[in-house]
Amino acid sequence: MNNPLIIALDFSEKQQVVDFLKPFKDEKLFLKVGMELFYAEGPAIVQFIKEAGHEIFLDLKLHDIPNTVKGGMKSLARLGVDMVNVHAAGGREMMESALEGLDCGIKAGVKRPYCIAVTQLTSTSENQMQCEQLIPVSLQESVLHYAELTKQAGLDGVVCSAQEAGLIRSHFGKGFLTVSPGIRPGGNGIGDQKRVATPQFAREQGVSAIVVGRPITQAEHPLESYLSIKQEWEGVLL
Ligand SMILES: O=C(O)c1cc(=O)[nH]c(=O)n1[C@@H]1O[C@H](COP(=O)(O)O)[C@@H](O)[C@H]1O
Repeated sequence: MNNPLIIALDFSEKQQVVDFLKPFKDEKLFLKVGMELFYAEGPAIVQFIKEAGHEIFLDLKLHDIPNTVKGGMKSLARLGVDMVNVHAAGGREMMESALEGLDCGIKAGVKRPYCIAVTQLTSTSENQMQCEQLIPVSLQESVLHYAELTKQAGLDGVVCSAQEAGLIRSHFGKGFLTVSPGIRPGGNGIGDQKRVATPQFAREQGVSAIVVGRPITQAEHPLESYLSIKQEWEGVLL
């Protein structure tokens, strides 16, 4: 994977995607379709984005019993997306079943999508994790533990904040993907995120891919915002 900047298309209908993409007509993008858009528009939205030539991270964060996740992934594999995810909290057996489902569903000759696992959501603080999930370790230890389970299950990497990415990379090497949302250029507009980082910090930590939603989709000029975040992420001198 070539260190993409993945844009989170957190929209409620296809027309918003069409309008959003208009200024990007010269860009080949990596786009994230999440539950809001997918639940509203179904597999047709994936087809539409693929036909426009973009890569797709289908972010549905599967978390259920192993048999159900296997079946879910079998169906998702047929959509031909580039990346899917699960919650590592579902456990090692569930994650192994996710991979089995993908392998069963994939069309012959097609590359299996990257399958990654969410460790601790970037909207979770250490205090929330300890008090609400009753996990009595530091947030970094919890993320590292989930990353270890994910690795053992044979998945391609994890979703974590850039704040934990360096630690994960030092344990598992750069072949194990770290995909980091919670990206806030200049640290602004944090919203519901708790563990945030700038694109530059993410790059310095060796993050494999950043996921950026509102700083681009809600910007007054989304293309300009995208290009400026991409420059910072890629380390191009501004
Ligand atoms: O799996 C994800 O993509 C994800 C995991 C996580 O821990 N935190 C997180 O924010 N995300 C997603 O990343 C995107 C971040 O969006 P913004 O906060 O608007 O940049 C959203 O679409 C979230 O669903």
